[in-house]
Amino acid sequence: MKLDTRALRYLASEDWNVLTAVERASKDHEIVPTQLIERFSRVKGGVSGVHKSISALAKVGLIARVKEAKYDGYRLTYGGLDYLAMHAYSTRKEIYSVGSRIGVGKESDIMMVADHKGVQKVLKIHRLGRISFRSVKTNRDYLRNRQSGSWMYLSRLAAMKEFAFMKALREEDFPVPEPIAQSRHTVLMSFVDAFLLRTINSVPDPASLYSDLIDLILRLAKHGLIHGDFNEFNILIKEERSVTTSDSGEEDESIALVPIVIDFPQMISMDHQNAEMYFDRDVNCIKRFFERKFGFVGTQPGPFFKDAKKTVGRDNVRRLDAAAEASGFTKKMARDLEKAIREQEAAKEKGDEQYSDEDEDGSEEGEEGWRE
Ligand SMILES: Nc1ncnc2c1ncn2[C@@H]1O[C@H](COP(=O)(O)OP(=O)(O)OP(=O)(O)O)[C@@H](O)[C@H]1O
Repeated sequence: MKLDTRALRYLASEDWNVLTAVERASKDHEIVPTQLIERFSRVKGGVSGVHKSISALAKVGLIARVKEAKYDGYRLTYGGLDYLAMHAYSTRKEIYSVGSRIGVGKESDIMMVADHKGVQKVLKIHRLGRISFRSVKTNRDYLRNRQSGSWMYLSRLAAMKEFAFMKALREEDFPVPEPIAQSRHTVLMSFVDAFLLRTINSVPDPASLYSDLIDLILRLAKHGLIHGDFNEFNILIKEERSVTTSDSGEEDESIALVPIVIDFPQMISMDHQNAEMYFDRDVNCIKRFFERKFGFVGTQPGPFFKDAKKTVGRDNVRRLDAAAEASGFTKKMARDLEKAIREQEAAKEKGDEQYSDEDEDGSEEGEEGWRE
């Protein structure tokens, strides 16, 4: 499912009314009975007006008729959810136009967008459930059988958690994009004009960049956090030029490489039962990458979890591991999201994933099928 902006401009206010009714009713109903849509919608023309809007929405794919259901019903599609989010941003004047897709994460789409002043921003649209699984039977059956509504719920949780952590990290001056807003399964953030670490083949001083990255892991730990996916795919490197003038008046330009960290739905607390494993994994990802890419091996062993653990909350730093909960993310939400993330991770490790861009009618749509 890709972001399809075609329908965005053309919905009548009645259709909008009906779409929000379907969203509201989706909270308690995987498949929303038509009667319920009728009851929730306040549309001129009564029931026949509602039916007209239902047809219009289904035609552009914002809701889908569920045929196998025992009763006549509809469900919101990812397209519908995209629409609701885009509408919210546009009403709040946070997004005016949608540009190209700059990244396809395994479970997200990253879009360039701009506000009415032309300021470019990044919209991350979470799309959990996009990876399907081939051979692990239990996993596959469990994940396949998960209804689309529950994937949407999990994508929404991923966006909520990501936004909450970005905000908390930013407040503590961590180098992360500026979180601007969140709606449904999406996060709006500042655009970081930088290179992904993975694409960089050489750096003037690998030791210094390495130590900056390890310092970041340790600083996160001090605030009670483990990134959980700290690797070359989630670190952007920005070049910061500065010019200094010597006493003799000569100008000297130097370039500093500044890492900026992205991708936060999998962040966990230093108190998590498997914290040590995730901490070590983050450290080892960086070590392995520096050795492989730059032939650099640090001289110091570690850092070690047990040492980092002793620093949590030291010097009165604010603990951030409860940041998501503080923003209304309940313990149940945290458990639901973590379960889904771990399942997907386990399948990925087994090489069992199969990227699937199945749209919600079950038909496959290739890259070129994406429209703006
Ligand atoms: N704020 C941003 N500014 C610039 N580029 C960004 C920004 N956020 C994300 N990107 C780009 O989009 C890509 C995917 O983003 P992100 O890692 O958050 O998504 P993901 O779904 O977790 O991806 P994956 O599953 O592949 O790790 C990044 O590698 C980066 O190139």
